[in-house]
Amino acid sequence: MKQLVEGFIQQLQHATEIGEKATVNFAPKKYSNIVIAGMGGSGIGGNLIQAYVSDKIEMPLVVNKGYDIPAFVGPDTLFIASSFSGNTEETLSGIREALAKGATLACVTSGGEVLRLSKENNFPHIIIPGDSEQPRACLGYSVVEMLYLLHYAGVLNVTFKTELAQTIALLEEQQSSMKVEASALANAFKGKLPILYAGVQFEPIAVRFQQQINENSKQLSHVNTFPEMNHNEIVGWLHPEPLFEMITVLYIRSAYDHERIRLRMDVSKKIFESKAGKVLEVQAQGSTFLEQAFSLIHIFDWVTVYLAELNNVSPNTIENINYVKGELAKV
Ligand SMILES: O=P(O)(O)OC[C@H]1O[C@H](O)[C@H](O)[C@@H](O)[C@@H]1O
Repeated sequence: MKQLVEGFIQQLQHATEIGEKATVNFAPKKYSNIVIAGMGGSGIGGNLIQAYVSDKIEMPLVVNKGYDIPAFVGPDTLFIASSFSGNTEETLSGIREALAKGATLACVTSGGEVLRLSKENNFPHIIIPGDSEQPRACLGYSVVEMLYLLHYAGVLNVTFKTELAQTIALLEEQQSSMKVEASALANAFKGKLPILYAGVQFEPIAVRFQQQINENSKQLSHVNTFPEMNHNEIVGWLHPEPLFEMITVLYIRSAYDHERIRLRMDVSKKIFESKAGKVLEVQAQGSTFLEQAFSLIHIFDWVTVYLAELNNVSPNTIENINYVKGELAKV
């Protein structure tokens, strides 16, 4: 996993090359809505795309993380499936339902049943390398190829390409400072319950961090967003008292946060400081959304690899997921 995190910049470069070279042909069409289907490390890519395009495209985009797809899916839907392995049962179920409803499909995958269905039903695919066997370490591939698919489908303009190039340059610049910051955060999370708070637009980045803490570091973590948490969770900061000392709160801040969100975060911080063991902050670097998102994702990936070392666990294994999949396969 460490090598895969180390290779993240190369992954973004390679993903861009794959996207540029892909031969993807969509029949010209005006879509009414977009659905992205995917689970886990692939599904979170859908949430990132959703946050990224929210001020860029005018139709609704929904991320589907289950077996059934929304009733609105039909011939005017662009349905993008993202599955690293191509064999995730929820994503496959969504593809079959979308095919039955006459949607326009496309997919990002390294192979498996998703690729087979794409060939059989003649819908576009972009193939990503499957040799790492670690879906969550391939987020760069899935996000970049989905951006290209949206572009080839005529719903996203080319500015994402400039932003990707800027992102790669920023990550190169930050390579060593990032590891120092990540190591300090890992130490602050060791033996603690990390509670991650972000502005709503950066929810996917906070959730991705939580998922990586879970899968790589084998540790629990919790996420919430501003302003929503100001309307419920903040009241819960009274019990259970013995837990508070074990909590490290991390504020994930971005220049994209609405000014009222910034104010809410400042005001609320006093409450957490009076209760939690520690309250820390990270500030997203870079000017564009993709720069900010990917530089945070990259530093957080490093945190989870370092935290795995501190927890004395392998970041590669996912025993509990394999157990559940094994039991499901018997039925
Ligand atoms: O990208 P996929 O192959 O569809 O996998 C989606 C998810 O499936 C499994 O649960 C894996 O263990 C996760 O790490 C992965 O993110």
